[in-house]
Amino acid sequence: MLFKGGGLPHESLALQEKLFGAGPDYNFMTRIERFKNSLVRVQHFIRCCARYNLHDHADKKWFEGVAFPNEVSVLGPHSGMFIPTLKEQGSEEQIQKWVPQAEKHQIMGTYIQTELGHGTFVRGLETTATYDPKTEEFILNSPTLTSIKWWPGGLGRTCNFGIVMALLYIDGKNYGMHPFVVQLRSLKTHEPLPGLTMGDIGPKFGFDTVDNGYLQFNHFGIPRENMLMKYCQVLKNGTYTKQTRNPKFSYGAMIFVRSMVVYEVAGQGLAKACTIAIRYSAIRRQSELKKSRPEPQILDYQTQQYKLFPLLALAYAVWFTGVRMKEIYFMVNNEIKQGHTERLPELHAISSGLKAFTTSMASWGIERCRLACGGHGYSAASGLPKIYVNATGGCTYEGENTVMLLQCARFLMNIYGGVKNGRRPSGSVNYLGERISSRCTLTSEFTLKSLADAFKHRAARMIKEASERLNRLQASGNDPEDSWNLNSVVLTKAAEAHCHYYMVLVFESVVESVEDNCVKDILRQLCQLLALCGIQENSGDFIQDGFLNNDQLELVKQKQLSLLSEIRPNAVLLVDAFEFHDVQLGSILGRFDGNVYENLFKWAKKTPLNKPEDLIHRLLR
Ligand SMILES: CCCCCCCC/C=C\CCCCCCCCCCCCCC(=O)SCCNC(=O)CCNC(=O)[C@H](O)C(C)(C)COP(=O)(O)OP(=O)(O)OC[C@H]1O[C@@H](n2cnc3c(N)ncnc32)[C@H](O)[C@@H]1OP(=O)(O)O
Ligand SMILES: Cc1cc2nc3c(=O)[nH]c(=O)nc-3n(C[C@H](O)[C@H](O)[C@H](O)COP(=O)(O)OP(=O)(O)OC[C@H]3O[C@@H](n4cnc5c(N)ncnc54)[C@H](O)[C@@H]3O)c2cc1C
Repeated sequence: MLFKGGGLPHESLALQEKLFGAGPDYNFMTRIERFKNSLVRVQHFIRCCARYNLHDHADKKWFEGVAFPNEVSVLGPHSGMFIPTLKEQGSEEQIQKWVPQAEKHQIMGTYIQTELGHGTFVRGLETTATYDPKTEEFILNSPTLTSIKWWPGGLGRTCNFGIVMALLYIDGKNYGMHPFVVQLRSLKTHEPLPGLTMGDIGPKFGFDTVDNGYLQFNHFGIPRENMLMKYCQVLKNGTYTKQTRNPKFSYGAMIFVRSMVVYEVAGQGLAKACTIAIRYSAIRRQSELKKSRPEPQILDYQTQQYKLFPLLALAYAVWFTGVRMKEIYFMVNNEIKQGHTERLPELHAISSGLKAFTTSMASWGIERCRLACGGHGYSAASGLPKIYVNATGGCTYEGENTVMLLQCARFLMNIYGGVKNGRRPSGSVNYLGERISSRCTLTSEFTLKSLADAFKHRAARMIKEASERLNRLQASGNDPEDSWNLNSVVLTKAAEAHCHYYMVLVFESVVESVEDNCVKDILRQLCQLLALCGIQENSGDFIQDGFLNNDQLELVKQKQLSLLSEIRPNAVLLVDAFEFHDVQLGSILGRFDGNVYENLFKWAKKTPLNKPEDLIHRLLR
């Protein structure tokens, strides 16, 4: 059980539910039908949670994977952001007041931060919460067009509560962004409360099952007790107090979701796409390899293996990295709760960097899987379009990827600067304190250690060069901000190199921990392929300073090609090992029983365009 842990019983339970296992085909629905269908599932899911006593987050997640395959429901923002923010930023009293209701779904909430004019630049948000000591209320207001809240999931039609991020003003003084619990809709009529203008923002690239919404405040009053007050308080008379704290604690919800996205979005999305493309490539036969012989499975073409096996290796790598990212999140978050905040900057950097690196890689990888399925990959029956639009959203939400890489780079620059001044780094950046060998130890054996060392060398060199370039830009008269901008492409590449090394290192450590020799050998091959493809695709980075030479690059290429043949016999088993049920894949091409053609034909016959009473039929007659 390399992957599942305790998940299977909950998946089986969910699959027994008729409404989840089989239902109307998502591909034949309009957007409104998709949204309504998702709401029906949400309600059924809530009933199931009560019936099966599902309280634990992890248990619910297994259930959700079946109930909402490859889509985010309105429960995503509720359980992924609303409840965690209440728990992390609320006082004990506030937690007691709202969390039980939220967990029983008596109130449904979302996280309301982004505005029409600003998403990335949180300090540029304009919504105000002005304290009035006479009424002991905060007055929420949207002073400009650009301050209208825009994008929050579930805001459009569903949620009756939200955590609104707004600038706190007391006596004309701006205290910065703070979280406020706001009731949005009547609990009786579900109508928006007076003073609020709200609705859905319209059709999107994907996310049809979520009503991302807008919200405009017109001097809307909320009780003083509704500011989340774990770290900062506003007393009745308007006195502002705060515990000694890092002001970035109010960004905690974002760190949580970024940390989860690596596994939940990038890891799952890419693993599903690989499952579909590799299973289908074992079913599909095309052309001739040898004259007068049966047409081969397309998976036997080396070029097909070259497209898919590196992605399979990447899927395993992202999956393992996602599991590690979750562990780190919970570990550091526990430390923070006990007052030890030293590792917050590292957590912010690694979660930002990995969220960006893995969602970009997964998004690119899912599209490559689609291309590898030829014509049928372009059909919605492949399931790949739905997986893609869901996963690629992860490149933008929760911090746009370039911006997240720059946050990671900022931390790397700080650490590298510290090392220059004699400080010893630790954790994910401890290698920046090591003396990095300039001699490449790669031989035709390609041990995992030597491969990881190559990535370490690349990351350390690129970070060093980015730092030196930054200093040079400043020394030649640019101010620090312009120097940063003029160096930002180099900085994002340094951050990517750091994340790439981290991912290779995680994969290596998983392989080393496996006891079964057979499994270990197969995983070692995948890890080698991941690393060798990384070297080849970024070969410039490895030869630029003479670390790798042409002969070694040739060896890399040879080994990569021989690994394709070595992995081929296990390829289908390696995707079966992810243990996705057909319901979770939502793909005719990726069906477990391989019965692709018969089901494609059945599916096409059901498409609404074939209905005889259709208007089109009348127009064409
Ligand atoms: C055991 C298993 C159990 C499993 C249980 C699992 C439960 C799982 C349940 C749910 C999981 C859900 C996951 C799946 C989700 C899928 C559904 C998703 C649905 C979609 C949701 C999308 C929601 C959103 O998008 S909400 C909006 C998000 N918005 C953003 O992300 C905005 C991005 N911008 C920013 O974050 C910031 O503005 C910024 C970082 C770009 C800049 O901020 P700033 O200007 O204030 O900072 P500076 O650049 O000036 O830096 C100053 C200083 O601060 C440091 N810093 C910045 N941010 C942070 C931070 N967050 N934390 C700590 N420190 C931070 C920065 O590094 C600087 O430090 P210096 O030391 O250099 O000064
Ligand atoms: C599907 C989806 C769901 C969402 N759900 C929610 C939600 O529930 N709640 C919520 O509050 N928000 C939500 N959002 C909003 C989301 O968090 C923001 O869209 C995201 O943070 C990006 O911000 P932006 O739109 O302002 O992008 P922009 O910042 O406008 O990005 C545009 C371009 O500008 C570049 N750029 C911007 N700043 C910099 C910089 N400093 N340096 C270099 N380049 C820069 C970016 O790299 C990008 O190429 C959601 C968005 C999506 C797509």
